[in-house]
Amino acid sequence: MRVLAAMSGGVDSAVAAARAVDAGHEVVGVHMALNRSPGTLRTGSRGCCTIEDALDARRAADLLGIPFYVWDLSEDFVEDVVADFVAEYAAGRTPNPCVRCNERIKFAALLDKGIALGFDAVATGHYARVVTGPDGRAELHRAADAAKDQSYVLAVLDADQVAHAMFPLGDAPTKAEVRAEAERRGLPVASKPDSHDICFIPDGDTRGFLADKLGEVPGEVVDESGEVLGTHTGTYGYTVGQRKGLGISRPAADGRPRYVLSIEPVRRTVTVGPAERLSVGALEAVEAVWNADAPVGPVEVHVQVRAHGEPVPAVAELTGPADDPVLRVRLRTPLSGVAPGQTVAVYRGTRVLGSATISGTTPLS
Ligand SMILES: Nc1ncnc2c1ncn2[C@@H]1O[C@H](COP(=O)(O)OP(=O)(O)OP(=O)(O)O)[C@@H](O)[C@H]1O
Repeated sequence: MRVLAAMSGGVDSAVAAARAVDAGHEVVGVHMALNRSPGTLRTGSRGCCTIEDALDARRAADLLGIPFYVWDLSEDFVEDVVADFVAEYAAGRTPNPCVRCNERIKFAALLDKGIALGFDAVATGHYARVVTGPDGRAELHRAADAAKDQSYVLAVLDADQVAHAMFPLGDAPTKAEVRAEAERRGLPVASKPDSHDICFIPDGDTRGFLADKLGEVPGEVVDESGEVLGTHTGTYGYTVGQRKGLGISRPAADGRPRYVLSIEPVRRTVTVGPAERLSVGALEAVEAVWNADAPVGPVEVHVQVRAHGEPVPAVAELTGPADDPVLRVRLRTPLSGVAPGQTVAVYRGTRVLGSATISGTTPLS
């Protein structure tokens, strides 16, 4: 197969590219410049897509003896990932930019370009597995290493995208093993630290990043009875379930901590309440994408609502018009702090069936 290896300059994608070469594929490495204004180069050692990252990726490709290119996809990234992130927060929701990036950039813009150039697959350093099912179709499964499993951020891929995806690290027993392999292979990125933050906010200050884009939009922090407990400078600084930095100027009468329960950007209101009000028994989600057959009738599944969250048993059912269905999920185990905008990934065993974007929740109490 002709494989386009997406090389971030990190250790995972370097080992993934190496394994694709070992498997006998014809591999070409590509580093995507994602996070800069076209025509400029950003330096620095943290975050993503600095000139150092591109050079690290190039050094790894050189060592593997594969051709290497840098493709500037920063316009797509800014439009499809960064602008979406800002718009979602402005609308009172909590987006996951890594999910968007996989959907729109790595397995859309990059894959499309690759297919146009005659490639068969995009290989990344994600920890997930593509398995050929009994019907011959490509199935997306969790990684062997549960601690590193990234199937959640890939649950947004459709059947065609999964069929063109390759995850050479999916069977790796642990990340430590992958690092040791990088060392053995003499890959220059073997000791590079893992990335943790949102790549386009390397200092981790999401609120500051959003304030820069959206400016001050002051409003009130209220309790469920509507009593004003404090003020804020933008609802985008809040996420359902958040406890710290609420902007409450006086403690609740019962002295217990308060959490964000809901966000209403039009009224500029953040509503807070006690922990038990965060428990969710059911949720609705829209814009469902299935790489397996879409569920017919109520089906027993497991769902996961955050990248490293626990999967919980649930009954899922698609309802409403066929061209714009709503996925209704009844949770058999309640979840806490589920925010609109988060992705709900739907699993059967280790297999990812699909995902949808949470649009509403039903509290238990
Ligand atoms: N700028 C980029 N150019 C090319 N591929 C990228 C880029 N950023 C991420 N990727 C691909 O997406 C995968 C997952 O990205 P993520 O940001 O989660 O990296 P990671 O798990 O830290 O992996 P790595 O160690 O390879 O950076 C990477 O392994 C790589 O294949």
